[in-house]
Amino acid sequence: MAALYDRVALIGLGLIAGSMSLAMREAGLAREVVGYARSGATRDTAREIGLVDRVTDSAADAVKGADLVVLAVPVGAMGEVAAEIAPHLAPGATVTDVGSVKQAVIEAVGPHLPEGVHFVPGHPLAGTEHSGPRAGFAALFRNRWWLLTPPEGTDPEAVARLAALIRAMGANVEEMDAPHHDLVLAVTSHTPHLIAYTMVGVADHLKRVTESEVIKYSAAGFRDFTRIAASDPTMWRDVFLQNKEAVLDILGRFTEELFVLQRAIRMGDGPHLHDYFTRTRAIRRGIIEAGQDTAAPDFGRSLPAAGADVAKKP
Ligand SMILES: NC(=O)C1=CN([C@@H]2O[C@H](COP(=O)(O)OP(=O)(O)OC[C@H]3O[C@@H](n4cnc5c(N)ncnc54)[C@H](O)[C@@H]3O)[C@@H](O)[C@H]2O)C=CC1
Ligand SMILES: O=C(O)C(=O)Cc1ccc(O)cc1
Repeated sequence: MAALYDRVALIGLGLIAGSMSLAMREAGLAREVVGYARSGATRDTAREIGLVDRVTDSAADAVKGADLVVLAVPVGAMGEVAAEIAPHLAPGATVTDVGSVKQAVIEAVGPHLPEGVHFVPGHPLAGTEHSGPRAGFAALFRNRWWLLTPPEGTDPEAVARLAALIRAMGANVEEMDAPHHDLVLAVTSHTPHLIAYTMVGVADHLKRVTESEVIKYSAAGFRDFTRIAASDPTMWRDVFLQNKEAVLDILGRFTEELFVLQRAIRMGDGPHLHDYFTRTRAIRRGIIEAGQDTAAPDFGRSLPAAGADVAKKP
């Protein structure tokens, strides 16, 4: 495919930026992919494994002459990165981000960007519990959603060109407004992660009592929780702090329902439990019939790269 951008600059060289670089280079979507990460160790690894065409030693150097800049750092770091690169952006360039939260990122990044630079916030609904420069793989975005949340008045041509790049990496693009995105993701991703973190924490406390039986005999459900709870601590700390209102709203509803189920168990109310589980089963079946089961994605290979940097910050 003909290149859609001349030079793409990736700021942050972890799972998402690494996967984007591999996908773009595989399909020839950019003439050059340049990358920068704050940590020297990450930059060294990126150079060693040839993750991008060129690694720079400053964010300013990375964005010079780039027609697309991708902010792929934890959501709490987006504002400071935007401030750092702003004076060096080329006129007419597009800046996008891949953060899991949108409204807070728009508020943190938008004010730093100069006139004539297009900001198109985005979020790939694709990832794993692995992080760091070795974690990426080209097929990560295939058949996944990638949501764009351009504020009103964003140049439609800049949005269309970015959407074309995303589609060429294999993802499906949809637009929505940022507050709606944050509420939807609080339900489908952020609160479930918090529940997984909590459940693994509860089991860890129990482990001291049962001397590791919890882990030894853990069934599939709990194993899935431990996978999710192995996700990057910095990334997820930032997600909860930056999507505070929506997560607290959903968590409130969650605890209310949990108390109702707790009471049904205490009262021996079998019909209530049976009705509830019948409804939730129908939801799962509906998702599968709609062909939207993304719980067991086909990544095009069985496992993330050997030695992938699990839940470790440089
Ligand atoms: N991990 C996942 O499953 C998904 C993550 N996201 C979002 O993508 C973004 C990146 O996440 P990952 O690639 O998973 O993270 P990662 O932890 O694999 O990589 C983050 C990179 O950012 C660099 N970094 C951190 N602070 C920086 C700063 N101030 N300046 C320059 N570089 C800095 C780190 O050195 C690292 O190279 C996050 O905002 C996250 O919310 C979106 C979808 C899925
Ligand atoms: O690994 C998993 O199960 C995920 O849920 C990956 C993920 C994490 C964060 C996102 O914003 C999007 C996708």
